[in-house]
Amino acid sequence: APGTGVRIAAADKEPGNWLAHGRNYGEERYSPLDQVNDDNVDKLGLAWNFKYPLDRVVEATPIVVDGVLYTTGAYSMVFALDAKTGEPLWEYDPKVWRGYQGRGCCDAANRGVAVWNGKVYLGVYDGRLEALDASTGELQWSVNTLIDAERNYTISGAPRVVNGKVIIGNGGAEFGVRGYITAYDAETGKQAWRFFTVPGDPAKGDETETITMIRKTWHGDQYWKQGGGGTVWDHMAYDPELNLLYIGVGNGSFWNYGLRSEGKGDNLFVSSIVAINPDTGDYVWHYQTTPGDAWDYTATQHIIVATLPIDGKPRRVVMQAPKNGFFYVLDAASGKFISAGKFGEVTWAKGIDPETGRPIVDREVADYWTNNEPKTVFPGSQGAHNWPPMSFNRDTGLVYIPQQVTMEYYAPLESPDAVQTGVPNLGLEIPVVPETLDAIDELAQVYRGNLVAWDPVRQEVRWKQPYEHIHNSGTLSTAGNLVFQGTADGRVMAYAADDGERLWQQPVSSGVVAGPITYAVDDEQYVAFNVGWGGAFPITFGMLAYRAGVVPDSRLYVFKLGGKAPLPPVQRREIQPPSPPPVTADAETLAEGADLYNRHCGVCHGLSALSSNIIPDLRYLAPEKHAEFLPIVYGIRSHKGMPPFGNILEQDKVEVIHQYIIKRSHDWREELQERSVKAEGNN
Ligand SMILES: O=C(O)c1cc(C(=O)O)c2c(n1)C(=O)C(=O)c1cc(C(=O)O)[nH]c1-2
Ligand SMILES: [Ca+2]
Repeated sequence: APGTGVRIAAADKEPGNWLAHGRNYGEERYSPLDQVNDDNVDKLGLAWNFKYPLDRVVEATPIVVDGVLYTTGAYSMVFALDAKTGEPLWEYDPKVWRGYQGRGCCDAANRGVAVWNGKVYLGVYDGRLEALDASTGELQWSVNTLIDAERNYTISGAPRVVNGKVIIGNGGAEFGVRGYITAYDAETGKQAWRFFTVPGDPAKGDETETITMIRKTWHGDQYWKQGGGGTVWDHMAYDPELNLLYIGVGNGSFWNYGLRSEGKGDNLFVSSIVAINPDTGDYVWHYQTTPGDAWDYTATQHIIVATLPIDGKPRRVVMQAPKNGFFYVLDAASGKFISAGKFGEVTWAKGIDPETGRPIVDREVADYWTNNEPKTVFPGSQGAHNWPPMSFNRDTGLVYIPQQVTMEYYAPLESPDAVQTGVPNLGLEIPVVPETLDAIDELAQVYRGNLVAWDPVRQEVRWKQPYEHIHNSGTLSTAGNLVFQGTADGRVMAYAADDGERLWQQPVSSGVVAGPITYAVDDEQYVAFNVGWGGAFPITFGMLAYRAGVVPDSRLYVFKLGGKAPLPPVQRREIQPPSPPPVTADAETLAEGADLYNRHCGVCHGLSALSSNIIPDLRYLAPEKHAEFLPIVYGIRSHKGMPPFGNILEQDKVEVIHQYIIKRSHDWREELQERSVKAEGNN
């Protein structure tokens, strides 16, 4: 039987399947199916839904092979379902220790599996790569992909399988790690090659000539002590004709370029697209979107390899809309810069020099390291586009980008902190977020999302649809002249691909972030949305994310024309004033509590104790949880995901944090009550 790889390379011959992460190797996320189209999409009804065992983050793009759908939920759990009926066939839980979440930047997310030749491949949150039997879910092999157990590595990305090798990267650059990807033999799990994206400890020698080449772009000794970053935590794509694997490389460790590399050098391959020979792991070319990145402007975002008419001739290109706000078109064979255009709000650079392909950085606006002065920059670390995948429609020639407006206040530390288990280490102050409802309302005017239909040839917007919130889902485009997208505020939608008219909308209870897919079984077309609010923005930036009003309710919704299955009831979060115990600490202690809280708790429970309640909103702790606060912080609920902080926080510090949370609960209660009094006064 032919390997699925042969089938992926010819994906258009079987439009009913969704064989690979981005449907084909070029990751276009375009489906030739057109049974559902701009004439009838309003007849979509629910075919079935699958409820995940945990109401937590769902970022997976499902894979569909011959009537079986494979998807993942939080903590890398895998589910095989009958694609026609939703009937569960098997499930696999890699039993990630839930407390490992404390070592990740961005929730216990997983973006899906790869399927190849009868096996399902899974990147596990704690660093394992596993192969399962596709028909039973039984474990075939498991390898530990991590080079250093002391460092905070996690895996959120989907593996890719190319020429019989499974390829996986990892995350952790917010903590201080060295980025790399590894290829393993798909049958046996034996390691084939490893590609490091940044140089390591010079005393240990350079692994390859490529490392010697890139080391010249780094300065001082902090970078390798920190790890340098450059994690490949999300997208990869492949071109079978050119036999090139394209990987998206992330930000540096530290973010602070002054501390990381003395403010000098490009710091290759940070924030770059790198083309690699997938058989050998050898470097072929690179293009760096943000040289010397200082703002977490990762180039890990979706990479599409497709053919575009450039100067009237078809040309194989690589497209990316990384966090930094510019849309890039590069030559797929050589990496040569073709063009770029601003698809979002950008202040860090004035443009891209068309000769060199390098950004013209606005130092006045964006350089915070040279004089150690804080700067507010657009976009912020959430990016003008984050990991939710875009899609390329071959008929309209447009790319549909889940775009967003974000900004950040980058306040440098003058000297570096040491690497510590479970503590982010950016070389920056913890971000200051607005604490009052009025200030949050004001900030929310800035943080807006858009579905942008982008013309990649002319590098301009063709149409856009605005959203009130950011962190909306990936997109899918089809030959039925449709674009599908879900939203942060709990809707799944369809638009006309050519002019952006909204054609269909269905509310759901939770926020939607994953990329939707479409497939067919027995000549009937299905459209599937993975729904489950979570990821970096919803948990860390709870002060904005709570406004989306959604609740934790993780499900896979599958629609078809005339589907009659009952829709799960749609719920929304109702904000009630909490009833906290009294504050006993003085103002100075509370200020210390704010700092400790933001450093150790804010990443998951929300900065400044403002939470969207995906991970418990601590302002609403029940009396029995207040009574057990210390044991909880020390690990009695680590099986539920609350990491143990016994080695990190002394008892008196825990009490200081507890007091701060109680104080924030009172603040919130008072503000909500003031607002409701005002609202009544207006009636
Ligand atoms: O630098 C890294 O290693 C790394 C890893 C991850 C991740 O693994 O999910 C994210 C990020 N960075 C990141 O910067 C980011 O904005 C982000 C958002 C998300 C998410 O799942 O919502 N993950 C990540
Ligand atoms: Ca990052």
